[in-house]
Amino acid sequence: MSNEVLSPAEMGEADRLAIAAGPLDGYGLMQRAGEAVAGVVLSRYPAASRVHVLCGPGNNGGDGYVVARLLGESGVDVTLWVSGEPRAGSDAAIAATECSLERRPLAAFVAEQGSLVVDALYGAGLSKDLLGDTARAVDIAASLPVVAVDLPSGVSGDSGDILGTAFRADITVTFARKKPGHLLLPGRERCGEIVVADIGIGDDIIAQVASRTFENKPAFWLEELPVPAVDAHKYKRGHVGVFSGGPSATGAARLAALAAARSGAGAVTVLSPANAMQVNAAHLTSIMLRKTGAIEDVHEFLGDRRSSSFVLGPGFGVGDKARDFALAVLARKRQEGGVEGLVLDADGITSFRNEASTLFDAASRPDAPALVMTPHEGEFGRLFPDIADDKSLSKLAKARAAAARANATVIYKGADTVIAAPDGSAAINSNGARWLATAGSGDVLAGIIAALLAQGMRAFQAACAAVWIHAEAGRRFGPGLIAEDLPLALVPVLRELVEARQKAPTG
Ligand SMILES: NC(=O)C1=CN([C@@H]2O[C@H](COP(=O)(O)OP(=O)(O)OC[C@H]3O[C@@H](n4cnc5c(N)ncnc54)[C@H](OP(=O)(O)O)[C@@H]3O)[C@@H](O)[C@H]2O)[C@@H](O)CC1
Ligand SMILES: Nc1ncnc2c1ncn2[C@@H]1O[C@H](COP(=O)(O)OP(=O)(O)O)[C@@H](O)[C@H]1O
Ligand SMILES: [K+]
Repeated sequence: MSNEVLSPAEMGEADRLAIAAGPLDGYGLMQRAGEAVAGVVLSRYPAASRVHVLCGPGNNGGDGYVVARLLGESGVDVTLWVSGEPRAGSDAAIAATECSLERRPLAAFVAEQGSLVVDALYGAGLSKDLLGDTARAVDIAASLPVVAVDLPSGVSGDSGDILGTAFRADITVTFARKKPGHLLLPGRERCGEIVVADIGIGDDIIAQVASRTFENKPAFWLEELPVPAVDAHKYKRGHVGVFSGGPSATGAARLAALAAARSGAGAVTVLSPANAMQVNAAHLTSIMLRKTGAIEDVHEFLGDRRSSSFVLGPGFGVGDKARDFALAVLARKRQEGGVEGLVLDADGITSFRNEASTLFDAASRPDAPALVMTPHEGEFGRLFPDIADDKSLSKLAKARAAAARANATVIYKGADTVIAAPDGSAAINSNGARWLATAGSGDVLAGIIAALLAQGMRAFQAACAAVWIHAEAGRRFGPGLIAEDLPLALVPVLRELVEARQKAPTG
């Protein structure tokens, strides 16, 4: 699988393992890295009048010296600007020695229109804010095309944060695998197109590093995507229960219910308080409706053993009732009650802001249904205030910490949604689109997750699949999207996935 994402430390480990395994040594890897970048420059910018290569003091700069040398050998007009001497004996020092081009100090850097900048100042080793000459170079390069080596300098490979300032690249050439900083915001925005170059670090080496972070792509969960069996009947395809809010807040539950139905749940029931029955009934056709105003009604419905997953939160209202209902679902035994999972969203999450440990304890019972929570930034801060406030943690690390604490799958939503499982696995989503920032969009996501859970997908895989499918539907629909459009927009995405699933070899 090539969708592993390596932290800079894991990448360093991969480098060490690859060097130990041979045949390439550190300088050999650097040579391959430089070749990859030079290849991109030559193929993408054949008309550039001049290439300015900016080299830092570490191995990122080392890659830059290789690029400068190779471009010079190819007849390109290259100017080399350096910000510090490589450490004696380092691979970068060898690369600098091999490059005979004149070195100019970065402090004097100037560049003319029509030229191209190769940013090889800092990569994985970025350790402090960009200041002085480097920050000035960022400003000068702002009006020119930039090819970044490994990462745009200033972008943290771990978190995607910007340290001081950062280059805005048109193309970023990274090596072996992407790093979190290529996928998390704001770093992702600074990378431009990302090219992942093979520099001779094999899949076996990556497997040894055993990263627990992935880019969320269909290959990661396609095998588990439910396709109805020939002898399917509606309850075999899973039954989703969606708790509705009161008479003036029923739309969110219906959006989730419709999305669940479109996502393959065989049956969906909206569980409505008595005073909202009429408004719900007026808007539901294939989706069933059942009066569920008090906790006794929830127990009775659970006792029917029909429902395999639930959505609680969209439009529901904050308070005791949300807590009681959620805890009643989580108290079911997974096997006996047939309840696979609970998707807790919006008001469902907020309701536990002062009683988070009650929720986490309920989710931690060994035979409890899976808990999937879908907080946006505000909801995340209510349930995990200390984690949210910890400035040393990236969004990825925050989602991971939250999932471990809650014993839940946590979908930390946003333009760079992170999905984390209690076992430490995490995925970063990258196919989202700004069109999804519309009221009710999250309700649809909750419905998709519940449908996939109801059809037997494991929680982390269901969460990853739902996030990708939701994002893809929004991306393809584009301008004008409102949440009502999303359930139908899922159809072509699901069709392609089911076709891909049926073509994929089983086993
Ligand atoms: N064989 C391999 O390992 C391979 C590695 N590869 C390449 O190596 C790169 C990683 O190299 P690296 O570890 O040397 O780190 P790098 O990003 O060059 O920076 C470290 C230097 O910069 C300095 N510094 C940092 N931030 C600064 C700032 N804001 N302002 C000023 N100074 C700052 C920092 O100083 P210090 O923190 O020590 O004070 C240190 O001197 C990786 O991105 C890839 O391109 C490829 O060739 C494939 C094979
Ligand atoms: N700029 C964006 N790019 C990509 N996805 C986005 C963006 N903004 C929001 N989203 C996605 O849209 C959904 C919004 O959910 P949420 O904030 O709960 O909205 P609501 O409560 O109105 O339904 C989430 O899945 C989120 O990841
Ligand atoms: K760089």
